[in-house]
Amino acid sequence: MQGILKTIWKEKELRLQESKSAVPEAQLLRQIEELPVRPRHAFSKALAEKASLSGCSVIAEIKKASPSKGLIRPKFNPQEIAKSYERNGAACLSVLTEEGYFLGSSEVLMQVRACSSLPILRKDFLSDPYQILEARAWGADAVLLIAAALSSAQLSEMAQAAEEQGLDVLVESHDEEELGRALEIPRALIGINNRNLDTFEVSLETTVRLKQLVPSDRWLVSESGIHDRADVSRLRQIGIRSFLVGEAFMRKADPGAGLRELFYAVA
Ligand SMILES: O=P(O)(O)OC[C@@H](O)[C@@H](O)c1c[nH]c2ccccc12
Repeated sequence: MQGILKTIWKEKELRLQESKSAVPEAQLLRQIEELPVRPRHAFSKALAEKASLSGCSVIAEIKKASPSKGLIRPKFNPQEIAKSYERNGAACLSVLTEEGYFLGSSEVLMQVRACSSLPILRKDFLSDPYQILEARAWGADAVLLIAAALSSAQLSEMAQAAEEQGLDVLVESHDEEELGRALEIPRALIGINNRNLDTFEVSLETTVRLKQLVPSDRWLVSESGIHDRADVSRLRQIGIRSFLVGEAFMRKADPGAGLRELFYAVA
C-alpha cells in the first residue's frame, strides 16, 4: 500500500479513535437493538435474485467525489439519487461514508436508509469491528473489506463481526494474492476491483484474469471503471452477473436513467 491510500488509512485510524470516544460501543449496541428488523444477508440475496430475474444485478453507488477524480457530483442529493436508482432497477446501493476524499458521511447513509428499501453497502476503509457495528446501526446491510489493506486475520475478524450482525461482506481484491485471501472467507461476496488503488489505473482485464480463479459457487462482483455498453457486454460475455458502478451514473443528470440505459435498455 502506498500513496493516497496510505494517507486515507492513517486519517481513518485517527477518526476511528474519535468515533469510539464520542459514541461508545455500548451505545451502538443499544441503537442496534432498537432498529426495525431487517432480514439477514439481504444484500447477497438481492444480488442473486435480481440476477436470476433480469440476467444481471447492479450495485449502484452514491458518491460525491473521489481521490482520483475530485468532485464528481457537485449538486449532491443522496435521497433523490437513491430513489432514482431504485425506480430504475438497481439491486442494491453502495454508499460512500469516507469523509476526507469521497465527501461521504454516516448522515448520507442514514438519509438513504430512510428513503429506500434496497440493501445498502457501507463503502469505506474499515479495519475495526467497531465500524461494523456503526454500519449496522446506521442501517447498512453489507460492508466492504479491502484485501489490499487487511491481513488474513483481520479479514476473518471483520467477517466474523459482520456475520454476527447478519451483514454480508464484499471482499475486494485486485490481484491473485489478495483474491486467494478473499476466498478463504466463507460466504464472502468476491469483489474484483478493476481499479488499482495505488496507481488508480483501470483495466477490465483484471476481472477477466481473476475470474478464472474463482470457484463457480462463489458470487462475483466486478467493480469500477464500467462506463459504457461495450464494457458491460465484455464482462457479461465472460459470465459476470453483478456489477458495481459509481462514476458513470454520478455524472448523469438522472443517475437511474444512466443505470437503465447501461444495463436494461433494449438495443
Ligand atoms: O466509480 P466507479 O469507477 O464506477 O467505481 C465504483 C467503485 O467500484 C469504487 O468507488 C470503489 C471500488 N473500491 C473502492 C474502495 C474504496 C472506495 C471506493 C471504491
